Amino acid sequence: MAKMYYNGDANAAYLNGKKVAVIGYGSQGHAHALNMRDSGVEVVIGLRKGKSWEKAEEDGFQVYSVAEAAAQSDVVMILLPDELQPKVYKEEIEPNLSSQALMFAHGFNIHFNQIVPPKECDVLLVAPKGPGHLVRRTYEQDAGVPALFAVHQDVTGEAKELALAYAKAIGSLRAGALETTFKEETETDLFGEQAVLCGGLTSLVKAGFETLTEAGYQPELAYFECLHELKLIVDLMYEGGLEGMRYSISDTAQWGDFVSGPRVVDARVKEEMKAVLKDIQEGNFAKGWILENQANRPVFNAVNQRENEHPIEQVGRELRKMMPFVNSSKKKEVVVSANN
Ligand SMILES: NC(=O)C1=CN([C@@H]2O[C@H](COP(=O)(O)OP(=O)(O)OC[C@H]3O[C@@H](n4cnc5c(N)ncnc54)[C@H](OP(=O)(O)O)[C@@H]3O)[C@@H](O)[C@H]2O)C=CC1
Ligand SMILES: CC[C@](O)(C(C)=O)C(=O)O
Ligand SMILES: [Mg+2]
Ligand SMILES: [Mg+2]
Repeated sequence: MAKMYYNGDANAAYLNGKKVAVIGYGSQGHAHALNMRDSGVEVVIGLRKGKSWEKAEEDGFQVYSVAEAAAQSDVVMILLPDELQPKVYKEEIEPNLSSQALMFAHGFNIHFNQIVPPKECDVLLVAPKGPGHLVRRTYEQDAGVPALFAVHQDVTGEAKELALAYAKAIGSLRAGALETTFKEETETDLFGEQAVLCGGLTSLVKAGFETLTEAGYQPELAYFECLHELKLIVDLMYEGGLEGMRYSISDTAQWGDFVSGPRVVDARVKEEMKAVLKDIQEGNFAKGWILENQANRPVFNAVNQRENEHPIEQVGRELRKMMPFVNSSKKKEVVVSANN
């Protein structure tokens, strides 16, 4: 088994007396910043004026322009959207770099040469294996999201120790971290989100919903069966693996799992997964995503709108209004409408 790193393997002192600039305050940015502050690390935020700026100030952070935040810090963690990082880096971060450690939560821009850092800087990656909002939520529950870490440049000889101290400060060493390379993190993260976690899953859910509704079954029922219950099933897998999930389901379901699962996700699907992985490894996916952004996202925006209008989304929005426990902001809406 690969070496796993836990809290006892990291020395928090590698962040002592250091100021960390978290650039961006979105999904990952807010979680890293809040978790690190709660772990006793000095954090400032780098942003442009806007919604995130206001939120970071509301959360009690000192917020600066990206350039100012980078210039005054010892560690610069870039948590901007991947597609915006090269421009912001070139214009606002690079001119302010001297000997800071440069950090990422995903290797895309280093691996695909969209950012080429100066030779004088340590360059490392701490990539939580989960959405930023869960990085924060689990930290608050005394738990954590596992992470990968990697060192691209080690000028100080302390880059690995810094990565571990950082992973500890955001709570990831409570769950375990694994050493990797920028290449391995980038390729596997892109594969996971495309083939399994996001792309594979949304396509599977929609195909199940469409199969039931096209056969005349009620959309509300199809929503519960193919989307809502998925969380409950996946929670069991998270806690106990496939075996743990199968322990809780009926033997009828387990037999259906064995005989029908491989009919749905068959050898052709696996061949297609291999083709997706090859596109990632050969840089075709990255090239397409870079060009899509240069063209102002015509395909992204059109597909996004179509997806948001899918019947599973329409029925889901209605059903979730009556389930305040699934979303705290919805809870407020329901309470307001119930009082009116
Ligand atoms: N989302 C996730 O859970 C995960 C993300 N990652 C990686 O983390 C990194 C960040 O992704 P994510 O958290 O999803 O990003 P988000 O889209 O959630 O957040 C982006 C942040 O960047 C700010 N921003 C955007 N443009 C600029 C700009 N020009 N100047 C200054 N600030 C700007 C936004 O502020 P504003 O409000 O002004 O737009 C926002 O605060 C990426 O490398 C991603 O691959 C890794 C693991 C999981
Ligand atoms: C699964 C999507 C992800 O890779 C993540 C939350 O880990 C991302 O890029 O957002
Ligand atoms: Mg990921
Ligand atoms: Mg990702």
